[in-house]
Amino acid sequence: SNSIVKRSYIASSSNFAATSASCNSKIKMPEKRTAPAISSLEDFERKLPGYLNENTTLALLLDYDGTLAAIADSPKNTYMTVAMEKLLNQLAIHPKIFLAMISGRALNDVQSRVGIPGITYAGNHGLEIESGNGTRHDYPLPAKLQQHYAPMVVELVENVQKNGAWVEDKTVSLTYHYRDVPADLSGALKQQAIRIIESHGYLANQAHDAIEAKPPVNWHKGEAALLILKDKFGPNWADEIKVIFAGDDNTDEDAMRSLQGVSKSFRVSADPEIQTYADFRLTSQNVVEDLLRWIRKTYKD
Ligand SMILES: O=P(O)(O)OC[C@H]1O[C@H](O[C@H]2O[C@H](CO)[C@@H](O)[C@H](O)[C@H]2O)[C@H](O)[C@@H](O)[C@@H]1O
Repeated sequence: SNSIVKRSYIASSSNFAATSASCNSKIKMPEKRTAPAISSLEDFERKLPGYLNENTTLALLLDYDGTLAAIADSPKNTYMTVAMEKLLNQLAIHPKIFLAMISGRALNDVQSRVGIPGITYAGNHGLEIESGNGTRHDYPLPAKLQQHYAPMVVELVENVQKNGAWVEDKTVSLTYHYRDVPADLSGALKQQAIRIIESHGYLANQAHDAIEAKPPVNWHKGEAALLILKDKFGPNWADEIKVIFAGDDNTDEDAMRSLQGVSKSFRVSADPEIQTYADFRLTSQNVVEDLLRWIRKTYKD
């Protein structure tokens, strides 16, 4: 629908939740904790009996790096396994399944890597969204913040793009990659990058061997997920559909938090102690294939 394009950001449901909670101390805000582990296809069937039903529409929202594609030495070297690609393509065309990718990559980057036409993609942690019919939503960033973006890139490139570290410029947010920096240099470079990012008013968040520089606005993967669901299914989506979200990184926790209670969410992590808003932990990235197989078993052709 065109509403995704026309809508200006007014108040999000999580804003509303925060306001309500501050008025009523009895309402509990979600907290991170360790989550029960799932490590096989049988585990999904055992731990989530009856969650999926072929007569109920499923919205499947997925992160890309570390979830669909294993973490690689460079963002250019990632790929999905043949099995993952096949499963995704099968699920994408099922009439009862709505598929969306929500990634930290630039929108055109994640679109070309996943390569499935007609599905919804969100890039830059949800700052840019394109639905299956081509309508676009770009989060309106404050002008002052936008003015700081290009100088921030220049300053990072001039000062800390060295010793193997590099800046991935995604036009509205960036990633500072330091995976290839020798161990004795990486700590200082990383701290210098964080200082530069923060001096331009951006947030510096830890990612896999990288720092994500994100604008300090109340818009993230969680808000993007809520907007996508509302736009596709209307305001009562939570009563009408099932939702699954899977992701592996800190930025995915925003979606897990926003979707708590109205979805089943999965954090990909080998760490049994990891603190998460997700309902379950997937013990390795391979288990994401089992998640798709479990869905495929219910939603056959
Ligand atoms: O939200 P995602 O789809 O998970 O994207 C998050 C970031 O992923 C990419 O960086 C990460 O993956 C690379 C490839 O495996 C890896 O080399 C890097 O160390 C990771 O940080 C991507 O480059 C970023 O733009 C995304 O924000």
